[in-house]
Amino acid sequence: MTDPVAASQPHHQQALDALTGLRAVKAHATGNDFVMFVDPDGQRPLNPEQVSALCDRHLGIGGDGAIRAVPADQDADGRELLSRWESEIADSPAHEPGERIWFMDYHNGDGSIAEMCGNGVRAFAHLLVTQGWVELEQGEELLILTRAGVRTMRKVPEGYAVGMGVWSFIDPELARTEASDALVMAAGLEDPRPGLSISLGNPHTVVALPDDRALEQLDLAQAPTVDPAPGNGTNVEFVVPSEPLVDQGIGAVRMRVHERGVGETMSCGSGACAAAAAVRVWAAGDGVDTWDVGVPGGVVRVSFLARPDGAENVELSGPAEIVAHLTLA
Ligand SMILES: N[C@@H](CCC[C@H](N)C(=O)O)C(=O)O
Repeated sequence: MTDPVAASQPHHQQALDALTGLRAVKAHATGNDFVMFVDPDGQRPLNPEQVSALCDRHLGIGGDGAIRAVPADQDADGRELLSRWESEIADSPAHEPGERIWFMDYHNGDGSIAEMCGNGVRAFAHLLVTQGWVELEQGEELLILTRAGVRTMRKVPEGYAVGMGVWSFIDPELARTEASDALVMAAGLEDPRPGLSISLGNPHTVVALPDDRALEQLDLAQAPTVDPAPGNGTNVEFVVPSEPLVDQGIGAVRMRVHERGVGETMSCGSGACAAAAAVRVWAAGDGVDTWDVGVPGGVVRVSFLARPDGAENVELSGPAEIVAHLTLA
């Protein structure tokens, strides 16, 4: 029988050889880590083998995902997204006519593509700002194109705040008051628990646990099972209540996450937004609009803003750091 590890090594090396000379950074946002690079002329599209080789923690650089920053008009997917979101871009106060729009070409560590990454998009903005590709003063907004649509970014004291758009139930038939639409089982749970499936452009299923002990007992080395599973798979967030900042009206939860296409990660920004949205549904509109979500890699803040049509915009804020500049050998 073929040894899968031995068999994968030449394959990984071949994939990395094709990237020789690539200048990249290793970045993280609350411990959700990425291999990132700027591709100003759209000459370095990534294939799934290259992504999984780059993200391999032993044979590559290591990361939960890989992110390529490319001007949208220099990339086939970027051009398709530019035309799909044309009117939203034109109407955005964050965009000047003729200004370059950057596309976040996000890949999960296993080589699959995801629509959105809330931590990644903060790291993405930080890369563009620190390398001088964009200027972003406090108070200004930067428009970024993602596979989930147009997102706006601001610099804030704790790092960056990104407008994540509107959250929605994955099942459009689900009423605002319904507590669950799936059963979730994971190692460390005694019985399957109800989960609520929420979209932030990418899919999430959020599960409430009774206490910290239950959260700590989970073994997320294996993917949880979700029944019924959303068609394209799902990220699964487990949440428990945490100490709120009562005087400031800020709610708090702790969360662990198993990410689609990655495994357990130290943080998931879109997952934190989904977790806070689910908790608000379960709390039946108790009026708390801002939530601190504690993850193994730190804390991110999630805020909800009601829109005239009854939907809610979500903003995610938190830090982003670049830890190394490197050139692929
Ligand atoms: N870590 C991300 C989410 C990345 C994508 C996810 N694994 C998916 O497949 O949807 C975040 O911070 O949002």
